[in-house]
Parts: sequence; C-alpha cells; structure tokens
Amino acid sequence: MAWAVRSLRRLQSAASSSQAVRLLESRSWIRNPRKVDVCAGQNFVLKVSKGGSDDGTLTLTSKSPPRVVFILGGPGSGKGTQCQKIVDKFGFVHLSAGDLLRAEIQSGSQYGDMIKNMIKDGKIVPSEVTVRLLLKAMEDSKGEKFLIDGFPRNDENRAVFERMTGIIPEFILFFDCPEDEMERRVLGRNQGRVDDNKETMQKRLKVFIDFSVPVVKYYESMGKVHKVTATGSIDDIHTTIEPLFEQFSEAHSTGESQYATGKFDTSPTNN
Ligand SMILES: Nc1ncnc2c1ncn2[C@@H]1O[C@H](COP(=O)(O)OP(=O)(O)OP(=O)(O)O)[C@@H](O)[C@H]1O
Ligand SMILES: O=c1ccn([C@@H]2O[C@H](COP(=O)(O)O)[C@@H](O)[C@H]2O)c(=O)[nH]1
Ligand SMILES: [Mg+2]
Repeated sequence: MAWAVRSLRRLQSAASSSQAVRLLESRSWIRNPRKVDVCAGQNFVLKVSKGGSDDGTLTLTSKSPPRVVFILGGPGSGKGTQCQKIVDKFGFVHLSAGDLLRAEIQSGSQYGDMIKNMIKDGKIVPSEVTVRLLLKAMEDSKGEKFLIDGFPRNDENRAVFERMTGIIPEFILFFDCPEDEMERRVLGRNQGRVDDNKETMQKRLKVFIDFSVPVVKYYESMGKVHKVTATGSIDDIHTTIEPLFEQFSEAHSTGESQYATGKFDTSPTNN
C-alpha cells in the first residue's frame, strides 16, 4: 500500500504525462512503468506493474478530474452553434474535433494531407490522431469541464478515447435534425470548408447514419443521451438545452464526481 501512496504523491506533483513517466521510471521498485494513459490537467490514470508477484493496476486520480459532455448530431445539425452559447453561459471549454483536425492541417503536421483528404471524402480520421489532439487541447486549456463536439464518431473512436483517457462522459447531447434541413444549413454555411458541398455532404450523411448513430444508441442503452429536436430557432434550441446545463452545474457545485478524489485502486488485474 505504501508504494501506491508514494506514487500518488509523486505523480500528483507532475506537470505533464511525460514528467509523470520520468518520475515512475526513477522508482526502481516499479517494474515496467509503461505509460501514463492520460494526463489532462492534473488527472492521471495509469497502469504500472510493481515488481514481485503482486503485479497490479494502480489507478490514480487527482482533485479535478475533467468532466466531459459529448455533443453529437449529423453534419449541420447545429452542434457548434449551440456549444458557443453554452460556453458563454456556463464556462465550458468547447472542443470541436473537426476544428482541431482542420487546425492540424493548417499547422503543417505530417498528418495534414491525410486528414485533409479524409475530410474532403467525409471519412473518419484514425482514432489515435483525433484523441491525441483532443487530449492535448484539454491539457493546454487547463479547463475542467469540456464540451466535446462531433466526437466520438464511431465505436472505435469511443473505445480509444475511453482507453486513452479513462474518462466516461457525464452525458451525451444529441441534436436530431432532418437530413434535408442539415443539407440546407451546410450548403448555406459559407465558411469555405472543403466538405461543405453536395457531394461530400451525401458521404457525411451516410457515415453519420452507418457509424455515428450506433454510438448514440450505445450511450442510449446506458441512459446517458438527451435527445433534442434541432429544428426551430437557435434561441429556442438553446432554451431547451439550457436546463440540462443548469442541473449539471448545480449537481457539480460541490465538486463531487463519479471519479474518486485522490483515491487509488490497487486491485489485481489479469493483464
Ligand atoms: N437552429 C438553426 N436554424 C437555422 N440555422 C442554424 C441553426 N443552428 C445552426 N444553424 C446554421 O447552420 C449552419 C451549421 O451550424 P453548425 O456549424 O453549428 O453545425 P454543426 O453541427 O457544428 O455542423 P458540422 O458537423 O458540419 O460542423 C451554420 O451556418 C449555422 O449558423
Ligand atoms: O472526431 C472526428 C471529427 C471530425 N472528423 C472529420 O472532420 C470532418 C468535419 O467534422 P465536423 O464535426 O463536421 O466539423 C468530418 O466529416 C470527418 O471527416 C473526424 O474524422 N473525426
Ligand atoms: Mg461544427
């Protein structure tokens, strides 16, 4: 037990995941300090093997684990528009996965061409690329509550995010919008996006139905989805969703969370 407590103290003082790994590597009594699975703000969830026969998983979380709400809906359903209003009123950090991917293209990244081609074709970018961008943005923001917009887009996205972060979303907000309305909005958006054209829109709608709707169904089976009709005025939709965030703010004003505060779990695992 003492080794877990020492780890907890040391890791909570680490400023980044790489520093946390270096701290672990300096401890000879920890064998194979593999990797820190997440470091978002000061939240660490990691797996290490302790030398000896009682190898186990050590899970450490610190005081302010990130809280995440996934904002899902088809292309043009109004996710970004509504997120902006929630940010203004409730102080969430808004992370649009699509915006992060577009910024990655602009940055001259090695993945830029691949991402650009996939967006142009309405395809889903490999999960590791998107999740790393999301994690970095979470870390950089120093925020504690996040609206993650347009992600996860398929079941693999969801699983990779959970594996790499250990974060379970608080709830999912799903904007339900008829296809013809989504198409009308996208074609009228006029922001110079390479995917805002009729041909790519058809592909995006198909990808949404084939891959993203099943993710919504998965979370529905867990009772985590709030479905909102996304037609009507921008203000009316905001008025509909506002109580959800008011309740969320009230529920979390005490700082309590499903993630334990400063607790550790050394229960043995089979892997
Ligand atoms: N309720 C609404 N009524 C009419 N137009 C809307 C409404 N909500 C958003 N729009 C407009 O529709 C367009 C698409 O909205 P937005 O960018 O918020 O959608 P999105 O879900 O983020 O789309 P994408 O997935 O393509 O990023 C924008 O031009 C926006 O101003
Ligand atoms: O998690 C994601 C998010 C987005 N993409 C790709 O980007 C475009 C545009 O996304 P928007 O949310 O509409 O801004 C999307 O069609 C995908 O090609 C992704 O791969 N993964
Ligand atoms: Mg958007």
